[in-house]
Order: sequence, then C-alpha cells, then structure tokens
Amino acid sequence: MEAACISAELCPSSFVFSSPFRDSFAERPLGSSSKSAATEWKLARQRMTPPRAATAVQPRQLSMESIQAWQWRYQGNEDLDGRKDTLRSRSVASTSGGEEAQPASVSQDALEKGAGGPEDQRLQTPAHLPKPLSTNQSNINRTGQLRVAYQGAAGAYSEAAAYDAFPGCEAVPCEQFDAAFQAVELWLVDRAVLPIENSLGGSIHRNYDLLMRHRLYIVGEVNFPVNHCLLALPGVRKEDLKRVLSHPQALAQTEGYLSALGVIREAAADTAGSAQLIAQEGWTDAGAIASRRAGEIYGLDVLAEGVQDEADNVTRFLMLARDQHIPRLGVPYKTSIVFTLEEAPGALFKALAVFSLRDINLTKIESRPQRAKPLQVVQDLRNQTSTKAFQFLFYIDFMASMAEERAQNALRHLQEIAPFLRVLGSYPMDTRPL
Ligand SMILES: O=C(O)C(=O)C[C@]1(C(=O)O)C=C[C@@H](O)C=C1
Repeated sequence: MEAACISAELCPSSFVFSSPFRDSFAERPLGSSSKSAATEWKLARQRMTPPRAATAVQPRQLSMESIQAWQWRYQGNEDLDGRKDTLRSRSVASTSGGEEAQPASVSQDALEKGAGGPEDQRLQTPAHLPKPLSTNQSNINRTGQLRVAYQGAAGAYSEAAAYDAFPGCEAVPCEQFDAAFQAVELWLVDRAVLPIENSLGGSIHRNYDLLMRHRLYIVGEVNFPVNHCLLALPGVRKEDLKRVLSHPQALAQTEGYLSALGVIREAAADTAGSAQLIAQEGWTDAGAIASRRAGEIYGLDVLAEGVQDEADNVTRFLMLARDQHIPRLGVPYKTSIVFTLEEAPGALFKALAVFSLRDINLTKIESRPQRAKPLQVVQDLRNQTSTKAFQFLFYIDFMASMAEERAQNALRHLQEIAPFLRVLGSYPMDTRPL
C-alpha cells in the first residue's frame, strides 16, 4: 500500500524501516471474528501473563548511572575501556542481588543529568548491558527480542500492556514516563508503551505533554482491561488497613471503594511499586491497589479483586517508536494530531469542522496549556479592551488513515487555520473485544 504524506511538514521524517518488528502489531489479528479466539484473547489479557521467558527473571529497576554511560557512549565517546574494570566492579556491587542479568530500568534522573564523560564519577556500566549502539545498528537484544520501555516496576499494568502490544518482547522498566521516551530516543530500546487515557480516570496529561516535547511517533494502540486488586502482607486483614498506596490513576479508579473502606490514600509512582514497597518495608497497616500479578511477584495476598468503581475499566496505551508506521487502507486506523489555533471566536469550531465536513469521526479531544507561551494578549475590538487568554495545544484522535484522501484533505484544510500542526502518528486501531 502507498505511504501517505500530505506535506513535508505534516510528515517531517522520511519513512525509514529499521526494525523487522515495526509491523508486529499490525500483523496481529485485529478485531478477530472468531468467538473462541476473542474469548482466548480476553482471558489471556485479564490474566496479564507475560511470556514464560519474561516471568523467569523479574526485571529490576537499575540505577541511573548505567543510562548515563549509555548516553555518553551513544554520543560518540568510546573511550570507556580504561575504566571498564572499575565501572564493572562498581556496578556489580550496586546490583548485587545474586540474580542473573536483568533488564535495566531507566531512571529519569539519569537521563536528565545528561551525559558525563570518563571523568564523571557517577558513570557505571553494568556488565550485562549490551554493547552501545551506533546509528546503523538496531537495538535488538541478544536473543532477537524487541526491547520495549514502560513506566513502573515489574507487575505494573504498563508491563502487561507492553507484552500485549508486542508479544515475546523484553519489557524494560523505567522510573518515569520521560525516561521511557528518552530510552527510545537514545536507542536503548526499540519501542515504548505508555498509558494515555483511562475509561474512569480520564487523560494521563503528563504523556500528552511528553508527546509534544519529544519527537517519537505513535505506531499503535492497546486497550487494556485493568482489574485492580487490594493487596496486603500475608495475615493482614482489610480491617487492619489504615492506608492504601497506589498510582494516582489507580486511586482515582477505585475512589468509591477506598472511601467506603475509610483508608488514607497515598500516591506512589506506580501500582506495582507500591506493592513492592509494602513488601520491602513490612508495613502491616498498608495495602496496595495493584494487579494480581504484582501480588504474586512481591508476595502479597489478594484481599479483594475487581475493586475498580466500574467493572469496565480500560486503559488505552500508546505504542511509540522512532520511525513512523506507514499507514495503509483496508483496516480501521486512527490518526493522532496536535495543533494550535489563533484566539478568535469560533476558531475551534472551524478546526473541528474540517473533520465533520468529511464525515471523519473523532475519538478524542484534549487541550493542554502551551507551556512555552501560556498567555496571549487578545484585543476585543468591539469593546475596545484587551485581555490575556490562555494558549492551548489541541490533541485530536480521528478515525481515518493518513493513506485516505479525506484525511489528507482534512489536514490540508486544518493547516490553513492552524498556525502549528503536527501528525503524531497514523496507526491501526485496537479493535479487539474488551
Ligand atoms: O501503575 C501502573 O501499574 C501503570 O501501569 C500506570 C497506570 C496509569 O498511569 O494509568 C496504568 C494503568 C492503570 O490505569 C493505572 C496506572
């Protein structure tokens, strides 16, 4: 099928194939018509069972130092050899769990502090990390698995979504969302899978902002059913709990249940991380909202299952890559865009009309503050006044492929109204039954 690119600005980078896995999602049965296959999908996803290879060794979040070394070497500095032994022995000491080599988790701190150099005392290169990549290498690990970054600890829903999106992949935990974006940009991993919205909790605003800040493409989506459990240390009863820890989204999704329980809610970086913390600290007054699998990993009991406020609780995850997915025709597609508008009466109405005129269905609209330019002076000529208006970025998902003429025409039309327009990706819709 022909690739569609309506203008160089809308599709800024050329279509480059760098990984044999780029179409792995598209090749999966989308919206399988067989009832038994559909039921099997559903059950497998609800169990959230990663491939056997992934359960054998639990990934652990490693230190920021390994990433600094990666980043520094990736930028073309190759003179680490003289320090290799020191670095290696230090890293062994810092990861002395006695286990086998584990996937590195990427910390935001590591990425933000930037590359050091041989003089940088923080540099460490864990011995098990594969060789740094050059731009003409693909970052496929030694066993040929695709490496997929996600935010959180092992047992997080994001990890399960990563396995769901890329069956057989190696899921790489990251401390923050930003770290997952950067891990892809730095070629430490091939893809990232990140939550963008939840049917109960709404949008994950942080990831909208990061989509704009980074230059990755959306190459697919996964709608993942989230079935929350209340977890606690063995022997602890519901009545013993004074507080419950979890990711803010998970706390929002179980708001009614936790209010009835009368516990204090404490926000944590991710659901599985809170289960891990309770196990590590031996807290008998605290419970965690997390997956059943997180309970199994960290040795916590399931006190209650399905504690989300509505039985249908679905989180939509985006699959991100360095290269665009080439849009096709013949299967359901979504396209995600972000644009700005000049402050004027009816500006948003006109922008949305470009889709309705062509019978294109919108599935999502989100507005976020334009952080670089949050305010704009607006003259009201009729009343001879001027005020300051908030400036927004509008994110829209619509149901069409960029290979379709109507989508190309809609965006050409939008470009006439919008001072800034970027296509974040055109990708196959997840039409599997939930
Ligand atoms: O903490 C986790 O387990 C996550 O994967 C994060 C996250 C989110 O950010 O929305 C993902 C799915 C659920 O909606 C709850 C939390």
